[in-house]
Amino acid sequence: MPERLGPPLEQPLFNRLVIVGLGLIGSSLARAARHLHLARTVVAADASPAVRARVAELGIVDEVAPSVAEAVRGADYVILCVPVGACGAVAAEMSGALVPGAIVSDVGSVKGSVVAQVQPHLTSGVHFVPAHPVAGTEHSGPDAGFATLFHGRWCILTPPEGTDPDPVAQVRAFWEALGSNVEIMTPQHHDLVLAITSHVPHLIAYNIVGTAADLEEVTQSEVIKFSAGGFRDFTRIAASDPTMWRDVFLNNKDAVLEMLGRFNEDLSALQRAIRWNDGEALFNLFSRTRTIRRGIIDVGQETPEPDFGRRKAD
Ligand SMILES: NC(=O)c1ccc[n+]([C@@H]2O[C@H](COP(=O)([O-])OP(=O)(O)OC[C@H]3O[C@@H](n4cnc5c(N)ncnc54)[C@H](O)[C@@H]3O)[C@@H](O)[C@H]2O)c1
Ligand SMILES: O=C(O)C(=O)C[C@]1(C(=O)O)C=C[C@@H](O)C=C1
Repeated sequence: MPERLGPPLEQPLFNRLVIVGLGLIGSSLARAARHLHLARTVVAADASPAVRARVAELGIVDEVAPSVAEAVRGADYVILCVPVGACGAVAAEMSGALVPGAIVSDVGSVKGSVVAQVQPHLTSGVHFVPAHPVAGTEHSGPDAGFATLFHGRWCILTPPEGTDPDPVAQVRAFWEALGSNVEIMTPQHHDLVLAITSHVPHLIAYNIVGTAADLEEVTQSEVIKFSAGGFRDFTRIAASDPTMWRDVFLNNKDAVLEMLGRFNEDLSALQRAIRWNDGEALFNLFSRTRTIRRGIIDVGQETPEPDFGRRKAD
């Protein structure tokens, strides 16, 4: 059992929780929800027959439904855990089967585009409370999930203007039960902040690993040979799921391009400092960033390494 999760709730928060997409995030939610008894029944839906079969084999949900529409029938809480580009299609599939009072949420890394894709499909009386757990790994699929993934991490809720406060409070209670710290902001603000703290860093990692691989011939394979240090950290991030990240960049285009513009300006300033031997500029920046890193560790926000050994026992 995951040692950092609390005891199961005596009274579950939901009756029928449906998780659509049982990859890293969806399967982690299923494991944690089952362990903590956050819902009476946990139901899985996934477009991939191989994933559905594997989820049944792992025994991490109560039911594996044959389709999204069948899964959400009678559900009081549905969480979309699919790539952000697929959220509109899933919302269309389930819209006719949702009952008034049901809460729909998601875990997408982009919020503005998900709200725009999902909201038009929701019938009256169905509440939409978008969410983004700022927790993950470079792995994907149902075997990669683990119940403690969200413990001690942020979960950002971005309810559209006019959302009923009760469903927002219920979604907050769900994430708090998983051990997350919940913060509320607008979808637009979320997308700007995450562009610089998550999306651009992934783009930089994809780019540097790609460039190094292209240079491999010139450096005679030294890229691989000497990749034990900083470069190795980039390769971890650059191993992240291609579908997920393609969708992130295509769905948060404006914010990413704006942050990239700023990033390029600052990179040019560093380039100039190196060219003109401006050691003071380099030293000042490196000192500032070292302080920032130490501050992050002090407040306990450093990414914990997932314990894949323990995961199998969840
Ligand atoms: N991986 C991370 O670090 C991380 C962190 C936070 C949030 N997120 C967000 O969580 C979501 C899921 O990411 P993941 O890492 O769990 O991905 P994943 O690739 O591990 O899993 C996605 C699952 O969705 C299923 N799927 C895809 N299209 C579908 C459709 N139309 N209908 C039903 N099922 C469908 C796939 O078969 C797969 O099982 C994404 O929106 C991502 O932005 C990811
Ligand atoms: O630790 C990692 O592997 C991650 O990339 C996790 C990370 C992040 O950028 O922090 C990636 C995307 C998500 O939307 C949230 C979390």
